[in-house]
This record gives sequence, structure tokens and C-alpha cells, in this order.
Amino acid sequence: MGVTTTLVALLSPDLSQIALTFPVLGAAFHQCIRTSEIDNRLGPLLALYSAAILLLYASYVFVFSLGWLRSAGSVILASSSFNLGLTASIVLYRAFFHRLHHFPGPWMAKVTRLSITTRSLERNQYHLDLESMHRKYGDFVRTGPREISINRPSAVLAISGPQSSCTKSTWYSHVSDDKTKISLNSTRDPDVHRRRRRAWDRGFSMKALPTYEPRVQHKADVLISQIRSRLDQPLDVSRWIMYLAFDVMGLIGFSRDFRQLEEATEHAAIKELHEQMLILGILKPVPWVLTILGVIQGLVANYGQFMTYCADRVAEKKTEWKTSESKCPEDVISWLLKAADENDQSAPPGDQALNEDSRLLIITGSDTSSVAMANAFYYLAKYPLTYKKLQAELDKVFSKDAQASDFTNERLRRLPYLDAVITEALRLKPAVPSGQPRLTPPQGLQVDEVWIPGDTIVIIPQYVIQRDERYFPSATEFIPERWLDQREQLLLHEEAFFPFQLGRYGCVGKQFALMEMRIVIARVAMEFDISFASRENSDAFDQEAKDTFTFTVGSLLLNFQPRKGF
Ligand code: HEM
Repeated sequence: MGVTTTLVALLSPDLSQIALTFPVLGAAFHQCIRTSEIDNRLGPLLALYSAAILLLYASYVFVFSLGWLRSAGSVILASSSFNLGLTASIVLYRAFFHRLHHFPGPWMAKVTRLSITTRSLERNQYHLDLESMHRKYGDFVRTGPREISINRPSAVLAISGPQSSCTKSTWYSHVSDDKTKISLNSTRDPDVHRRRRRAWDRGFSMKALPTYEPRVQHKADVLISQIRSRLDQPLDVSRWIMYLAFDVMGLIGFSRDFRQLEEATEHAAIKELHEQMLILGILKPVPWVLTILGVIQGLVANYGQFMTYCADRVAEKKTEWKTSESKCPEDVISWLLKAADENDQSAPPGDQALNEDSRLLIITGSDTSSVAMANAFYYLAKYPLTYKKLQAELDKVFSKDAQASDFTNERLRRLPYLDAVITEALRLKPAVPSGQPRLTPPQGLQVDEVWIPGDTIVIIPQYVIQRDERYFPSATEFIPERWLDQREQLLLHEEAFFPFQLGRYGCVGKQFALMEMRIVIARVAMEFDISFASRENSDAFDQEAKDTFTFTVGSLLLNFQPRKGF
């Protein structure tokens, strides 16, 4: 039998032949694509599928001489059979034959992460879902067809340490795989990332940081005067700190001010950004859906006004840089422009990459530190003795009439209790709670007694590991002394604390974030006593934070009083 005859026999519109051929084709198709990373190729694959359907329809009409209607019916049957074969092959393979099949985990998660997305739609608290999965299944949980969540301290260095050969997972490709169009954070190629990171490191170096400090001090000053003028009412700390964090990032990012603190209102571009972050949080488990939606204008990764705002500011900075005589960078974007001007390899590789970097800076620099500060204030209000102890430490260094400019990072970073308060708040409520997905190298990865096969997505959820009683006794208590004189009893695995991530992909803004938090918390603690305005509100703040990649917290109503006897 020739090839054509075989093909004609296989594609015969005979119902029993369709029911036989197409499920097999579906299963065969799955076997062909199984080992490839198709997340970013869904568009071409869908186009191929549609073309195949049209071709099949044409062959039924013209080769097999069926009527138009009967051809349509046969095509529907054929594609349904194909889909059935494909789905059955995926489900059976993932559940019983996959290289991760022996890892425990929820049955549905082994087959698809869509189940996690459905749960996120209900409550969007994936950090808590991960916590209960670890409680139920142990330290190594299969949380997706090819994903393992790990709750072991030794995994931190193995996956994120400087020597680790793990790379960023497909999640980081949801904007694009084109290196010239993506931000530093989305760059998965380790060499390209290392090159680009150099320009960012210069923007946050010991030379650059002091130039940003007065802008933080100024904004902390505005915050204090806004609080002073509203002492008769509870204040939503989450909102006011968010104003501050974005204002600060506008200033250190582009030397432009969102002026949210002064105007006591959320900037339109930022409001829109926050609405989009909710979608991103829900779809985080299924990056391929993000990729598809990303193609549809206005849905995901298209923050309209926010994108325009950042692109406009970058364009202004470019013009300023061209005419600048000193060529001395005064903000982070200028450091990136300087690299481009000098044809340095660390420069963002194109205009789109620079625009993406500007958005990365504002988003990662603001939501993280604003949530971290709001959480710190939550704990300080909940533990009044700790707050008093912090105030006592500050009183030893600063006088009652100290000026905003006296609160320098140089002085503040020498206050151990202040840093312990910040560290303990970041332990209990890490700003990025559910881990950052990495890919194991082809040869696999050994974590303690467990071998994880190559090409597996691994995460270490900070929220889970940093609250584990085995690593941090009295884990759910807020005890800053854990980082000071009670290390021996309460800090059994310090390496399990990594809210800023580690290694080459770790947070570039860590030192800046610590400076900002020190200044803001110290200024408020010097000026005011604080207390919860309502028990229901503080409980809701604690329990209802959403996991939108970073935490999104609800309102935190606090009463502020000028300090008694001060
Ligand atoms: C409490 C505050 C902060 C926390 C907890 C935090 C945490 C993190 C974490 C966990 C990552 C790794 C993300 C990943 O692997 O995908 C990261 C990356 C990053 N952070 Fe932060 N961050 C904070 C503040 C800041 C600030 C203030 C800035 C900028 C001023 C900043 C800029 C960045 C950038 C640019 C990256 C990407 C680095 C890269 O991909 O090489 N972060 N941060």
C-alpha cells in the first residue's frame, strides 16, 4: 500500500475510522511536544491546529466528496476525538508516568495547575494553600505537573545560592522570550541577565544610595506632617505607606514625583496598575494563560496609563541625559541611560527593554516595601512593649527636636533593635510570599535525601518556610529578640530566612529598601504612639492579605497620638 493510499484510509470520514485514528493522533501529538517548552508557542500551535482543521474539512469536501454539512460534522467529530486523545494522554502521563509521579501532592495539581487558579479565584491566598499542602504532604510537594514546592532550609542555597545552576522558569517568559523586549527580571538567559544586572548594581551602589537618601527623608517628613494634621481620626496606614513608597520610587527612578502623599490620593496610573496586579496574582500558576491574554490588548501586562506614564518619564529622561553636561546619574534610569550612552554591555538592549525596566523598578520597588512597612506597623501596634523598646532605642540616639535630615541611614543602621523589628516582620510576612519559580539543571538537583529530576520547576515558599516551627521556634510569634540575644533558642536555621531572595537573581534594591524602612519606621516611632483603631480591621488585615505575587494587603486602621511625656 502506498503512502497516499494509507493516508486516505486513515483520514477516511467513516465514523469508526475517525474514532480510531484521531485519538491516536492526539496522543501521538502529546508525545511529540511533551518535552518542549510550549508556553510561548501557543499562538503558532493554535494556528497550526486551525490550519489542520481547515485542511481536513477541504479534504472531506473535495477528496471524499462529502456534502458541506456532513464534512463539518465529521470535522467536529475528528477534532473532538483528537482533543480526547490528547487530554487522555496528558492526564495519564502526568498522573502515572511523569518523572515526578512519586512525589506526593493533590491529585489535580499533578494533572493541571488550573485547579490552583480556580482556588485563587475564590480567595487568592496561595501562600496559605501552600502552607496547608505542606502540612498534609510533607516537605516536598508536587504542586503542578512539573513543579515541586520545597520546605527545607538546605534547598535555599541549592536553588538560589551563588553556586546554584538553577535558572529562571517559564513563568518569567510570560511577557516575551525576546531578550530585547523584556526587563532585567524577565531575562532568563543567565549570561544576558548577569550583563544587564551590572548597570542595575551601579544604580544601587554605595555611591548611588546616599544620593537617594534625602528624597526618602523628604517623603518621610511629608508623611509625618500628614499624620500630624489628621490626629483626630484613624488613618489607613496601608494606603498612606503605599503613597509614600510609590512617591519615593518615582523620585529615585526618574526624579519625578507622583505626589500621592501631598495630594492624599492615589495616582490614576498606579490605581490601574493595582487592578492589573490582581489578575496577575490569580493567573500566576498558569503562565501560559498569561501569555495568551498578554497578546490581547488591554488585558494582562498592558497597564495602559501606567505604561504610558513610565514611557513618558523615560523619554523625558533621555532628552535630559542628552543635554546633561555633567553626565552624572541622579536616578536609577539615568544609570541605565549612562550604560547605553557608553555602549556598555550592561545597558538594556533596546527601547522596549528600557521601558520594561522602568516599570519593573516602580512595581518591584514600591509594592514590596510598602507592604513590608505596613506589616511592620501591624506588628508594632499588636506588640506595644516591643514598640516601647524600639522608641527607647531611638531616644538614645535622637533628640526630641531632631530634623528629618538627622535620620540618616548611617546612624539608623547601627540600631540593632530597629533592624531586628524589620527582619522579624519580613520573616512573618515576606513581601513576596510564595517563592520564585526556578528550573533545575538537566542533571537534576539533590536536596538532602531527595533527588529532584532535571527540568523541574522548584519553589521554596518564603511564607511557609519562614514560619516553620522546626527552623524558627515560636514561629508565629513576633519576637525581634530572635535576631539579637535569643538567637540560640529561637533561630535554628537562619538560612531559611530569605525574603529578598539570594544569589544572582536576588533583590537589587535590598539595601535601598532597608534604608527606606529604617527611615520611615524610625520617624513614625519617634513622633507617635500607635494603637489599633478596630479589632475587626486589624484581624482582617492579618488574615485577608492576597497573594498577588507580592502581598496585597487591606486597610490597616491605626490611631496615632503624639508621644506622651516626650
Ligand atoms: C521589603 C522590600 C523588598 C522585598 C521583600 C523584595 C524582594 C525581592 C525578591 C524576592 C526578588 C526576587 C524576585 C524574583 O526572583 O523574581 C526581588 C527582585 C528585585 N527587586 Fe526587590 N524587594 C524589595 C524591595 C525592592 C526595592 C525597594 C527595589 C528597588 C528600589 C527592588 C528592586 C528589585 C529588582 C529590580 C528585582 C529584580 C532583580 C533581578 O531580576 O535581577 N526591590 N526583590
